[in-house]
Amino acid sequence: MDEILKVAMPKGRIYKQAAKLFHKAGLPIPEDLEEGRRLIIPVPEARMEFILAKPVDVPTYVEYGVADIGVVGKDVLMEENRNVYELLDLGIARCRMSVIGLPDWKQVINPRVATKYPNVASQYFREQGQQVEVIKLNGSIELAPLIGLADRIVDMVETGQTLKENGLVEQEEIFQITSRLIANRVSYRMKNESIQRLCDMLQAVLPAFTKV
Ligand SMILES: Nc1ncnc2c1ncn2[C@@H]1O[C@H](COP(=O)(O)OP(=O)(O)OP(=O)(O)O)[C@@H](O)[C@H]1O
Ligand SMILES: O=P(O)(O)OC[C@H]1O[C@H](OP(=O)(O)OP(=O)(O)O)[C@H](O)[C@@H]1O
Repeated sequence: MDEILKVAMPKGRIYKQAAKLFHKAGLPIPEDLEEGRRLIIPVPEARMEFILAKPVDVPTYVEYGVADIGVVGKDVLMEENRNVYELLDLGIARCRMSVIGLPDWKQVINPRVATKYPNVASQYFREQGQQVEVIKLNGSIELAPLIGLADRIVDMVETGQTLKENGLVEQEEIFQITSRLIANRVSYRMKNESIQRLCDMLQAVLPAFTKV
């Protein structure tokens, strides 16, 4: 089997954890890869080519088939709703999606909710039967309730440090987040043997890996 698997890897905080996991599974991907500026990294000894992408773009590369597989947070998968297969829970970059506000927050009519995840937030409040105005931001979401842009926010919580330092509280958990291995639907059929082998290699080290 000499086909090359193209793997979309997120730059940023998932990369190092994902690289460590791939390493443990016996796939020699450099752990400091993203410190340089190269965006396409061939690893011929593993019959793989790594594409370094912005996390939110990983499902797009995979859906369009320019990457056969990818590593991406469940938060991005829920928000982007791309037509891809979710193959494996890698158990890394663990955090949760939550509704957050000031401790003295009071329900108002049609509250404003700021978030990087407008689809996730809209769906959540719709399911709760609450009408809200969603405001899309691209980062530092915790600022919004502090400066009066929004009544509440929907954002990720890991250690709770950001909330604590900004006097905010977690009010409702929406879902747990970990990174997932995803695959293009056609690649999954055409390169099934290689993809299955990769899944088996990752799965063999997953329980030990995620306990750490
Ligand atoms: N505090 C956190 N703890 C653990 N995992 C997180 C945390 N924040 C984000 N993640 C996970 O890591 C993924 C990437 O987050 P990161 O902050 O690197 O990306 P980003 O801010 O979207 O990217 P960029 O900085 O390029 O805009 C998220 O989609 C989520 O799955
Ligand atoms: O509970 P904690 O451990 O404090 O982590 C949560 C923070 O991490 C993420 O922010 P990120 O660092 O990606 O910055 P950004 O919001 O500007 O994207 C998230 O949006 C929270 O702000």
